[in-house]
Amino acid sequence: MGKVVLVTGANSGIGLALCERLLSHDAQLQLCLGCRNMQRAEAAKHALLVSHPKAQVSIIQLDVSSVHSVLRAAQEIRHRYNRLDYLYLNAGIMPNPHVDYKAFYKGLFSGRAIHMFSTGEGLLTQKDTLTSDGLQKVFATNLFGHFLLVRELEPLLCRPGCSSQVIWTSSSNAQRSAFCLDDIQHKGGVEPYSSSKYASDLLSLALNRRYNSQGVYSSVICPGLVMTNLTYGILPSFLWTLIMPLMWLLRMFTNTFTLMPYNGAEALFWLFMQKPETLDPLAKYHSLTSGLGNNYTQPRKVSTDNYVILTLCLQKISPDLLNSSSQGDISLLFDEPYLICKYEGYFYAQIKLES
Ligand SMILES: NC(=O)C1=CN([C@@H]2O[C@H](COP(=O)(O)OP(=O)(O)OC[C@H]3O[C@@H](n4cnc5c(N)ncnc54)[C@H](OP(=O)(O)O)[C@@H]3O)[C@@H](O)[C@H]2O)C=CC1
Ligand SMILES: CC(C)CCC[C@@H](C)[C@H]1CC[C@H]2C3=C(CC[C@]12C)[C@@]1(C)CCC(=O)[C@@H](C)[C@@H]1CC3
Repeated sequence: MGKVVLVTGANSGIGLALCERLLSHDAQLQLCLGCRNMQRAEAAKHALLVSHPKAQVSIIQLDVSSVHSVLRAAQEIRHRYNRLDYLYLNAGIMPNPHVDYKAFYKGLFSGRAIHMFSTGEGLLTQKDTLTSDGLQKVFATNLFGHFLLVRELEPLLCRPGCSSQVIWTSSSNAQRSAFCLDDIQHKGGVEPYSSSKYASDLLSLALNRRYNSQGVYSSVICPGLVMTNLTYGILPSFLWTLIMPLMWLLRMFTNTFTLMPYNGAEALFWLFMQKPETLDPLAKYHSLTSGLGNNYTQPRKVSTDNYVILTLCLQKISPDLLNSSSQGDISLLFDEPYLICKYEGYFYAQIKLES
């Protein structure tokens, strides 16, 4: 049986480009596309089969923002496969983005222009909404649903004598300053995207602590700035067309302008070919494209605070361990040195504070 790979958000952008690259590399793969929209999923499957007619591609309906959908999809995956070698947690959203033009012009002449272009730091805000579970949508999509998926697929990921990889599509937009322990869903802020990506970096560290001994290795990547549905939502398309020559020029100064989904998927693909035991759990793997168009992957240290390292250890506990909880409310209980966040009295997060 070939390796089993599940990719969330596989029907477009970086996820779809990754699937193309994986199938070109290994024709024996059992590739499962985790998508919320079946029509878009079928179109993606069709496109993949046109270029790889013999490939084994299946679809699983999965809306990572919905607890019910994740639980149902995980059950179906456990039924279909007896192993999972790679779990790509790639689906992500940045809803209603707004560019702070004032910050942009200030940044242009600040000496930190390249940093601003490669991280988008301080330039973007978003308006978040609620899911039907009552969670903040960005948190539920980019982080929580994926965490539930990892937990629910544990029996396929943790197999004695075998190793598996969990790979998060994070971002260099992940900012420590956007993440707040008192508000891990980022209910009260305007940078839920940045907060959720920072939390995924922390969560990946915690997953390594918890699962490495069972052969599961978690990594985070940044695909660079890639032109996809997500980025086309930030500026009107005529504006992107106008500034495109500038973006190609900027590649001479920052290799983070990968621009094409194929290039953006570089680090995801590179990780596929690595021995997971050799990976650095403290690294974020960046897809980079040089001015001459060469793709490569570079590890960079995850930006953790110098004096406080926050570690998210998300665990599943039995409902009776936690008493009252209201639906949709991820409430935080402070229990030194842990913050415990619970959801429906069942899933909770321990956030350990280390100095
Ligand atoms: N583009 C960029 O410059 C960067 C992107 N990223 C990250 O890369 C990842 C992929 O994004 P990208 O390819 O750019 O953008 P796309 O919008 O093209 O792809 C996002 C994918 O996620 C899927 N998705 C969104 N919400 C859900 C959900 N609730 N359940 C299941 N699938 C969902 C989308 O499905 P649907 O088609 O149905 O909407 C789509 O397939 C994201 O995590 C993003 O944050 C990180 C850094 C930079
Ligand atoms: C209108 C102006 C002339 C140009 C505005 C440019 C900005 C919209 C972009 C500059 C850097 C970009 C960027 C991102 C979005 C668009 C910019 C802010 C991201 C935040 C997109 C998502 C990610 O995850 C990051 C890696 C990107 C970093 C750079």
